[in-house]
Amino acid sequence: MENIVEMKGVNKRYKDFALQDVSFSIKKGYITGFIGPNGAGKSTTIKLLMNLIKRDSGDIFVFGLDNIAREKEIKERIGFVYDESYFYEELTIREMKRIIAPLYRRWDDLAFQRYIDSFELPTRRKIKHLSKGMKMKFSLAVALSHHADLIIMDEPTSGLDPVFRREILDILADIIQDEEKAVFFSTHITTDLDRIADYITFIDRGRIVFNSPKDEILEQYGIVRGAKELLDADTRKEFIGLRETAVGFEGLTSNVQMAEELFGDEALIETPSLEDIMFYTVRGRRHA
Ligand SMILES: Nc1ncnc2c1ncn2[C@@H]1O[C@H](COP(=O)(O)OP(=O)(O)OP(=O)(O)O)[C@@H](O)[C@H]1O
Repeated sequence: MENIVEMKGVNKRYKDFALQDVSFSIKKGYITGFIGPNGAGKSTTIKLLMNLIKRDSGDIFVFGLDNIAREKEIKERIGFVYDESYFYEELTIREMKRIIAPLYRRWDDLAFQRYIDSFELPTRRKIKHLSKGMKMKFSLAVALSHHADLIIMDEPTSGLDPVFRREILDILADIIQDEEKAVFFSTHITTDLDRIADYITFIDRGRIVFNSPKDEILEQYGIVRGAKELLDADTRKEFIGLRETAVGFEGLTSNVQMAEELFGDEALIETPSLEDIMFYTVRGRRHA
């Protein structure tokens, strides 16, 4: 399977925060979701990938090319969509397009027109008068109209209503249909990833927790519920994170087979959601 992006041992230190030894890949033909709690380092990682900030050490390859030495040619092939709009607010969609189009060698005006029509965007409206969802769709239309091979998005669905969010997710799922492109996006809305992501990259406190196929993660991890009596010094060690109530407990394990052997029929073991995995992992690390 081809890696479109490879980050290897990347470090970046700020005064009160450090990305440490960050390594992960983004696979061609798949959607990779990037999750982690507030301040975990998602935006910093994306900025490093886009060479918007300087890394202290490590390597980043995009399309097999060094992301600093070959920045210009790499960026031609990336559609970058992020929260803060980089458009001129006073211009209309049509005027803005005239400025953006010449910046890309592979700009396709027909494709742009198609996306504008299918996203139902008002081309004569000023950017500042577009809703958040419309701006997001416009950014996506731009990214798709220069035939980007990699779409990178920082929280594209935050602040969007469920209808818009679904539409955006459908568009993303469409993008990877031809198996030549890849989508990488950060989000706090893990249910979006339950729905469409193939791979999950999870970061916490500047370190990658995992970068794996979603199905594999959901097979390995389990939510265990049972009576308090089942917990002792040994069984506790099996849990990444635990929540105890007056009568029982709920915990996350990354080894569901082991939990089945350990507890048998005495506990209820279920497949976790990504939110469960994130919640208990972060909680477990905070309490460690
Ligand atoms: N330029 C900077 N100088 C100093 N610290 C910074 C700078 N940029 C980010 N940070 C810090 O780095 C940490 C990670 O920030 P980052 O924006 O990457 O997190 P995030 O995972 O995207 O968070 P969120 O989900 O809240 O958007 C935070 O503690 C933030 O304050």
